[in-house]
Amino acid sequence: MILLVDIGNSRLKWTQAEAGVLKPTIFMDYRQADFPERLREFWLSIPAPKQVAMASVSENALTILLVDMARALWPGVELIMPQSSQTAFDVKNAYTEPEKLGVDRWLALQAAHRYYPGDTCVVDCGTAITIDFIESDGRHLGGLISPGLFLMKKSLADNTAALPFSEDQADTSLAIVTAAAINNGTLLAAAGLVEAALARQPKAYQLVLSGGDGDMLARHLAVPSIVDGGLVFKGLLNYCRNENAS
Ligand SMILES: Nc1ncnc2c1ncn2[C@@H]1O[C@H](COP(=O)(O)OP(=O)(O)O)[C@@H](O)[C@H]1O
Ligand SMILES: CC(C)(COP(=O)(O)O)[C@@H](O)C(=O)NCCC(=O)O
Ligand SMILES: [K+]
Repeated sequence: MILLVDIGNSRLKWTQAEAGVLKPTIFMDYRQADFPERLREFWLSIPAPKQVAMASVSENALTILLVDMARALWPGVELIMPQSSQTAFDVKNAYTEPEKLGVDRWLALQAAHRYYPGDTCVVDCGTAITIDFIESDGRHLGGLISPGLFLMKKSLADNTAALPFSEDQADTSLAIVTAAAINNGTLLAAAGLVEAALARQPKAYQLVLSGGDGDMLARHLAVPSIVDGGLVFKGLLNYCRNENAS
């Protein structure tokens, strides 16, 4: 078994890979006081992994906590922590400083190139919305970063006197009450961003969505998309030896 860990700016996601097949993802809020305790209990209940592969765009302290926990639970376990680089698995990073591209974006691009071959636009709708374009030959063209839906709504609530934070259902219609106006406006901002990014390219790209708001965004886009919440995990698996071994 290989333990795969994706540490975003909002949540920790982890899963187990057996013979290359991913189990359901466990999502955890790492800001909860009892998070280390709960994670340790979870990890005590699973078979000892041969390898632990981690991707983190969050604080170092959290990564260190997880590395220490894995080492304490499974002494001698092999830890794999990929970093963004110029090229990997036939994907060429477009960034002028390749190591500065978020490793979650880098791994998602590698997974997209492998599992969704062709000209592809990869959108991760998490804390931030990231949009990356990759050509069928593995050439990354670059990307875009915007606040995610939660951050858009939070910044309105935090910086205005009259606007509340609301988590009601959103759609892209015109609203007649404040909460819906915020929910729908921010959802349309995200949908419009993705649609505009695609429309401004000189040719068509297939769209692959991931992240906590990926499903919701997919339902409100005017263009077809594939939702795959496991892109970072699939990218991590590339870096693991004996990917197919149990
Ligand atoms: N149960 C949930 N808990 C937290 N965020 C959620 C949940 N369901 C949907 N979301 C949305 O998903 C976003 C986080 O997505 P995620 O992919 O986990 O982010 P990150 O990779 O940045 O940690 C939040 O900003 C929020 O809008
Ligand atoms: C853009 C991000 C904050 C997205 O993180 P996430 O929303 O997945 O938590 C992360 O990929 C990151 O820190 N990137 C480094 C800067 C860059 O990619 O240009
Ligand atoms: K993201």
